[in-house]
Amino acid sequence: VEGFNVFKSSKKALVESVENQKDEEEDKLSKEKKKLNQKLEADAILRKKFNIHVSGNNVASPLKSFAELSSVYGCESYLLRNFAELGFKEPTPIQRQAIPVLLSGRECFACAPTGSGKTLAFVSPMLMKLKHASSEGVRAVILCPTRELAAQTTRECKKLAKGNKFYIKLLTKKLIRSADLSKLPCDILISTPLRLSSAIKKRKLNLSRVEYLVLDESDKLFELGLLKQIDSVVKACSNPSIIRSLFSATLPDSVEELARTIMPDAVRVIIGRKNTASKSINQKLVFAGSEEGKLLALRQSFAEKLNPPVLIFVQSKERAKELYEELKFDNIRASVIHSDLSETQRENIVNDFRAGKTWVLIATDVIARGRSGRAGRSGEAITFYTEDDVPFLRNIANVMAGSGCEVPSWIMALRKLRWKKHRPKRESISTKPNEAED
Ligand SMILES: Nc1ncnc2c1ncn2[C@@H]1O[C@H](COP(=O)(O)OP(=O)(O)OP(=O)(O)O)[C@@H](O)[C@H]1O
Repeated sequence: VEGFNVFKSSKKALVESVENQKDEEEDKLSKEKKKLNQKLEADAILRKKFNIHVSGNNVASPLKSFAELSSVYGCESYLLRNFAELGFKEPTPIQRQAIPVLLSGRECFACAPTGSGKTLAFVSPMLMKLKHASSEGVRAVILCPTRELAAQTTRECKKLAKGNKFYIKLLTKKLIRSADLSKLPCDILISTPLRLSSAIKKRKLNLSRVEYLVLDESDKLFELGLLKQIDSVVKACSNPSIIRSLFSATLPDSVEELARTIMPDAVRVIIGRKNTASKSINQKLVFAGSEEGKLLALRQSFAEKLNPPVLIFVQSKERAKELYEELKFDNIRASVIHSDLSETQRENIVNDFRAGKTWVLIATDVIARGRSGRAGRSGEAITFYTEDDVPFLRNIANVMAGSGCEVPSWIMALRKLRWKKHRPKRESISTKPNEAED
């Protein structure tokens, strides 16, 4: 009987201890669930505050401050020191979300207005993950649509990496010709797709250890018809654990669909709306009777108020040259940049514009990308249009509306056209008699 009693009491004790264990587990589970819900709620509040929209599962929490890079992610002191030296007190919205996503090892489509700090958003996690310089070959690649932007991104990268001896290289024609790239110490390589794909073709580069691939201004990259070159770079970066990301001011559906074929699980991070101009721009539409009327209206607006720096985007390099010929004697310190100029000439023109030696820079849209004075940061954007341009106004209406600009309803009612396919043939801007007619 004692045995049974003992057995019974031990059985009872066993049952009780199993029940207690179950209660404890349930208690632990509900505490964890409560903690997770609190975290999700805090994330949602922070994202709402900074107009951050994410899609994808298990998205990392947005940064509350730069200090979290150290307290949560263990970043080295040189990085926060550089932020402080550069006067960066708080992360911008895109940095708050894209940095944790990339640090968590996820691929990312990041879309934020121009001037919103995307460069720091992709360079910081790269530096944190690479940790220090190594002689193991290229471990990160940044692709930019133009040589100017590649040069500018290289400068930014070096500023952020100061204090840590990373080998950060801009791929120039000279470097491809001169160095045996396979022996060149290089942790982070910055290039245009054309340059990098030609170096790959010449078997001068081994990208099999690349851990990070960033496509900056990806909307432009895909628009420039560089798909073949981009594809060769993506294929050469064969490291299975590579983390790829797209950064740009707009994320057209066509680009996202294409990118998803190689990055199916990428997290999408959008600041504001998908294709939004920066809120800090006042946008205006001005009707001009003809191409010459545009020139008159432009001169008129300069006569009323010339507030340098001024960027003028035109459709082609021919129009850029024509407009420059018209404005160069107008005492407005005009200059022009186009792809017929050498890299040095273009760099000098940009530096003069940034230094305020020239006030008005005429550029085609492709070349102008990468100008830190780009329309995305300017105070006012004026679009001059004629009857022939009316069908295309719908394409910019969304961006204007997104930046808070009043867009007439008749424009919103227009059908959207695919700009590239229908690029309008324009009359010459020039008011000079055509040599052929002389
Ligand atoms: N956290 C920050 N706080 C303040 N300024 C910042 C911060 N991050 C970057 N900047 C500054 O903001 C400016 C724009 O940064 P950046 O060029 O990276 O913008 P972007 O979004 O890449 O623009 P774009 O689309 O034109 O390339 C730069 O002068 C940069 O130094």
